[in-house]
Amino acid sequence: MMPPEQETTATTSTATSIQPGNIPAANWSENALVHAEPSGTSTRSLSIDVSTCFEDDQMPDQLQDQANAHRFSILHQSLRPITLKFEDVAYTIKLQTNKGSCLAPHEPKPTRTVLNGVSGVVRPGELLAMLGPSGSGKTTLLTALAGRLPSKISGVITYNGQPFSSSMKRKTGFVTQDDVLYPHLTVLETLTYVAMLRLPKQLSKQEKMEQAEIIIRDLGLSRCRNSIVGGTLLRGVSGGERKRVSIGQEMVVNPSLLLLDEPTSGLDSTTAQRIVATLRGLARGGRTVITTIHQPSSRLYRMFDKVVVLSDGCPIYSGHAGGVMEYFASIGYVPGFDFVNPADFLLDLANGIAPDVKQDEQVEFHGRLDHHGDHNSTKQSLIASYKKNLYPALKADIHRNLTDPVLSTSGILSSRGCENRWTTSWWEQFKVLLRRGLKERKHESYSGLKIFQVMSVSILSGLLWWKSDTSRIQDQVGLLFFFSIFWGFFPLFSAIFAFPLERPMLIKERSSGMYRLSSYYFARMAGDLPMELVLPTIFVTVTYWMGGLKPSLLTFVLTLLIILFNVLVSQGLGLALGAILMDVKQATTLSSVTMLVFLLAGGYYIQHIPSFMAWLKYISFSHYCYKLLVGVQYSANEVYACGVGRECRVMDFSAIQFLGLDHKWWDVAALTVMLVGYRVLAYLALRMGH
Ligand SMILES: Nc1ncnc2c1ncn2[C@@H]1O[C@H](COP(=O)(O)OP(=O)(O)OP(=O)(O)O)[C@@H](O)[C@H]1O
Repeated sequence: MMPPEQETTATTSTATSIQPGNIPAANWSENALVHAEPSGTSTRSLSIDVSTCFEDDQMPDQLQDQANAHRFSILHQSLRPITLKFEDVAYTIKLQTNKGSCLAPHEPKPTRTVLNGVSGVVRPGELLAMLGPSGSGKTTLLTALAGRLPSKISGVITYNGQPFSSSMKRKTGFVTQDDVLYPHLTVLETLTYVAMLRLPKQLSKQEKMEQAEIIIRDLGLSRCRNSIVGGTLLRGVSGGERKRVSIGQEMVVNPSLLLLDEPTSGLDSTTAQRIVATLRGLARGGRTVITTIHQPSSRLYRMFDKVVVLSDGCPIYSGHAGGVMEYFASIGYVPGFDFVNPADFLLDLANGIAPDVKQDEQVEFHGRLDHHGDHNSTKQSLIASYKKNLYPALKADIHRNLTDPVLSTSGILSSRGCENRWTTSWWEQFKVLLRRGLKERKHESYSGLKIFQVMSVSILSGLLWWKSDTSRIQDQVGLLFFFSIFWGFFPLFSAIFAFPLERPMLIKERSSGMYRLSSYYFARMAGDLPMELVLPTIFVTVTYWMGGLKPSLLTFVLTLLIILFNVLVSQGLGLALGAILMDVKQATTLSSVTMLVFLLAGGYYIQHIPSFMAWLKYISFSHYCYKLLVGVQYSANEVYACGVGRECRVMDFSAIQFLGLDHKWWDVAALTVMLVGYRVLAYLALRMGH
């Protein structure tokens, strides 16, 4: 085996000499070489960083070289050349009609064709760009090629001759137009967690972290590596940097197929150039790269190997980028200037603007840009020319199986296809997701406002119920009921936000096969637990002793345990409602109705509920909690001062008589069923939603 340095050099020469269509030797470091940081190659700068950990001057280089070679070889193994072919892809959507629309109920909903007969071939080593005006269907086509379009499309899309599969999912990187990122994590944390979750388990933790560092350097994010990503309500890194973090999240795993939606939008031309150069470097390393792009400069355009140009969902060109001008000249469309950006020319054509008609002239002669007829006829003529001149050759290329060098490797691919579904173990995923969740929600869980809210209510209730002994049994029972209700409402309303707010992230990460739903779910449960339990513990400790409840340590501990149990049940219900409805507004409304019912049916306010409504209390966890709290606070033989010099039995007090002090284990069993039931329900709702 060649030493890594030589290996890198060899690959560089491969990278520069490769022709699209050939399969180059994949080497991750190569993209860094395509546009290295001023300090040198990523590999070299990485060696310098790591070498600071060693005392011996000779050893670090050797060890580092070995580590790099190991990482490159693992990443190289995970790389599979993918030939993506799509033929006659069409997609139609049903348009939403307003409720008041005059359509008869039996009339079919109006439809709109978003894509119509789009075909193309992209091979490993190639960078394909999709061009077209806004709304021409680029994102829809890209989403379809990434296997992420929820509705059915017609046409055929194959990956090395196979349909999209879950193993393909893991080899595909998809960068969406909107950046879905955790706002409170730093750039480094964001990429490191992705590396931990998505890189193969053969790589050590250190190697995964180094991989994240390399991406940070390659994407020019070193300056903001420790800044938080931010979001709409939280100022973090700039929009362009955020976009690069999104790209980095996909690059970190060395995907065999990389699809990007508008990766350069909002970036300055130098950064855009750098990103496209990175993409080309990735393609040259044996990957298949597809990107949509708005208005690329001619410098950017020159870096594309192939282009697909869409006009209202129909292709007007699909083939080599270098052959565009020649093709359009052959069908009579020649730009009016000698030096024209091919991308501008293509976009004009896709908009139906023929090169000999200049817009300012139209305004001059007609006073307005109203040439729909002309534009449509130009578009129709271009679509017809595509079908006549390009489509037959493209179709032949798509069906060229045996002579295709890549398809001969598809056998290797399918024999390797029975690899493990997940790149990391359940436990590893759980640990990383737990750590990430704790970091991301630290500000929320330990928010001063939340702590203030709980502390102020606890002190206020302690003062209101100040030293209420059994002679004020009505007040004491009231305090116990308040415990059950407050710690029913509070966790419920915190928990309903959990899944609806994380939904976009969950969809994105799950659709790239990053982790199991169960590891995410358990990590979320475990991450929320500390604060969910700490706050009620503080609350009960303060209020119990201030409120003058039974001064017994055992009773206090039992009271606390019952409330913590209640908190977990209530949190479970909140999670289930959030996961089922996936809409914070709806879930909040339903939760308030549910809690109101539980409050009324709990047995404190109404003791003579009509028999046809009496069942309500059996579904109320607050009722069981309240009953248990009263049950541990008082014993059946206990007496209390019910007047001057008079003593009454606790059991004769009407509220306690109604509840009863026996069958406590039944109450515990009912709460246990709810605790498990709500959480299983939440999990099933999440699973069905994905
Ligand atoms: N689910 C949908 N519901 C309604 N309209 C849709 C849906 N999906 C796509 N469309 C429509 O299809 C057309 C193509 O959308 P698409 O997002 O693919 O365009 P685009 O070329 O990527 O546009 P842009 O460059 O502005 O992002 C648009 O007019 C869009 O409104």
